[in-house]
Amino acid sequence: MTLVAPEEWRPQGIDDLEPRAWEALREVERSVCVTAGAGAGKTEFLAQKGSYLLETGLCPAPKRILAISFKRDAARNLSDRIVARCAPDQARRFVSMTFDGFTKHMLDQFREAVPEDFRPPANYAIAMDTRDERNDFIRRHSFGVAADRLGRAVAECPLPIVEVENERAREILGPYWRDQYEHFDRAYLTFAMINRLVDYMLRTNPGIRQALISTYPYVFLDEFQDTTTAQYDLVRTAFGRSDSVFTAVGDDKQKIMGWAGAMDAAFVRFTADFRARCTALQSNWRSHEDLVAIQHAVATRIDPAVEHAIARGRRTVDGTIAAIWEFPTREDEVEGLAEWIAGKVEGGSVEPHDVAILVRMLANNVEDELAPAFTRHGLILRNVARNVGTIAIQDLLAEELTQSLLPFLRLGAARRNADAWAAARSVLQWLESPDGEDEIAQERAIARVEEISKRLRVRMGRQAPDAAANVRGVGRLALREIGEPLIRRATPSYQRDADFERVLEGFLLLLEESAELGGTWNEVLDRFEGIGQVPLMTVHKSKGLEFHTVIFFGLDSRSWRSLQPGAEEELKAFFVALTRAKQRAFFTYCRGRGQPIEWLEELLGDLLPRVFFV
Ligand SMILES: Nc1ncnc2c1ncn2[C@@H]1O[C@H](COP(=O)(O)OP(=O)(O)OP(=O)(O)O)[C@@H](O)[C@H]1O
Repeated sequence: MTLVAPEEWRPQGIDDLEPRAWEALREVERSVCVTAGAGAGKTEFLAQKGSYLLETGLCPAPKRILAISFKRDAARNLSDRIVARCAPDQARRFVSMTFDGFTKHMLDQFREAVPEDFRPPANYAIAMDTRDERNDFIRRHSFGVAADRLGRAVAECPLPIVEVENERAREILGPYWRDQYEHFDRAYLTFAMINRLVDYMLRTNPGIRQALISTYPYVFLDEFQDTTTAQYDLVRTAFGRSDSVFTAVGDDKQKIMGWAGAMDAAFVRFTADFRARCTALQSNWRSHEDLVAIQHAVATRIDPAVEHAIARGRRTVDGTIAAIWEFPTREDEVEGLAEWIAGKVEGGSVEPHDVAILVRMLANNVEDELAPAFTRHGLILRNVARNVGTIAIQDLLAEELTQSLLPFLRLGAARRNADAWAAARSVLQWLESPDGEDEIAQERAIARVEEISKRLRVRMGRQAPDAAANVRGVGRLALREIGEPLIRRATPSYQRDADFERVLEGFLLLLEESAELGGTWNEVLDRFEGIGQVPLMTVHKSKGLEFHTVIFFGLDSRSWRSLQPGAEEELKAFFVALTRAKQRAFFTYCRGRGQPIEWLEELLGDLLPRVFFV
């Protein structure tokens, strides 16, 4: 593989980087902390820095880059960009995982090295850390402690429990860990527990820690503002006082996970602990200048010292680009919203999937309220927060299984589909990990794509997607042809049957559901992916995404109960919603739902006018 000289390396897929981003990219000796506002291209920056390190050989084979994100789709998105830009043998050395995926992978790989007192059995299962489950434990043991407090203590107290200083915490945490291991039909671990187990394992096995450091001389941390104290402890245990160079990116103004334990002053601590150099990016590549002006007004309220971002997005729409839409009644609000979107879609100015409906909470209730009006106007609303089986649609779409099967199903539906072909080939190359320079392996992957898609085409050509069993059958056929063991071997989170079955069942259920309206296979797959549908999601789920038009449903004192003048995290949630928009951001309001949030309207004044729908 030919390497590029560092001074000759150029970014790919974008024209250029801003000067500060160039400096942070070329910093390879020392950790850097890149703070930047919304749309500043933080994810893009990480993708470019990954390509730079791999293509110049600054991260030489067999060394790897570990990129840790918070959400599966963010992790996937980052690795897709690297796969598209780097040679396969380089892209394979870019390991992009979620924090939970990384810790679970470490535990599964080194479970035997966890000291015996806390070593979980091999058949442990993942348990979601719910308040109900913690309350059940508290009741059974008659402990007088709040569920949230217990959750925080589990996450924050290092193992072994006998060494925890606080006596009360020791008294409760000992039984809690035993309960999780022994009370149920099998051992159940939450991700917070896995985090602590891996931390314990690394502290007691310096050899494993050393191997980790030497495998990953470069570590990227995306959305660093959301790192929890427990995760940060683990990062320090694993890589503290080592030569690994960190690149942490994030935006403190988008810190909306405080309730989930995101630590305070994350960037300040990181800069001190890792002697990092700090830089702040200035551009906003997503939004045009009129939207950036509104975003700046909110940003200033969060951080009075914030720099005004330089808007790099181009405005492509006329008329009002941001407003509060006031409706007389809730029915008018629902109807007006559906009618407006239908009008814009019919006019051809925007695709349904590029208009997002955001809500503060309770997306399922809003779906019930909106869906009938949307149907009447010929629109399909897709609530991506809804579960299929036990997995949310948005999470399912980002799963490796989905990403592996979909391109093949697309090729089964229609032979000519260049994007699906490229994706299918990259899936197989990734699964089989053939060396990028091995032409025979490359040809084998090409031949296999041809073979698998031909078999799927025969089956899908014979059977229209109408009966449930038939749709499931095609999904299972794709899995069999690509190879279930291959997909599971390549995906750490699928090692346990229950984890894999949960995703597979969600996949088959959504496929079945997408076939309910009939049509061609391609139409079914479009529905599966949400193409041609208006997405509905909570602000928290919209983080990291972007849409042509964003409509926030319900800006009032009840929907945003906690949006008080001093409530920083709620204002940040509002900021996240506002900054997802590339061209337009609207907020609906009606008196039937609650009162106006006056201080916010005063803050934004003419920038966010009220428009009355009668
Ligand atoms: N240097 C660049 N030149 C042109 N476009 C860019 C550049 N960097 C990023 N973009 C584009 O700008 C948009 C925002 O980038 P990205 O999603 O990486 O930003 P971000 O900082 O992660 O945003 P946020 O924190 O708001 O989620 C994307 O559409 C991306 O493709």
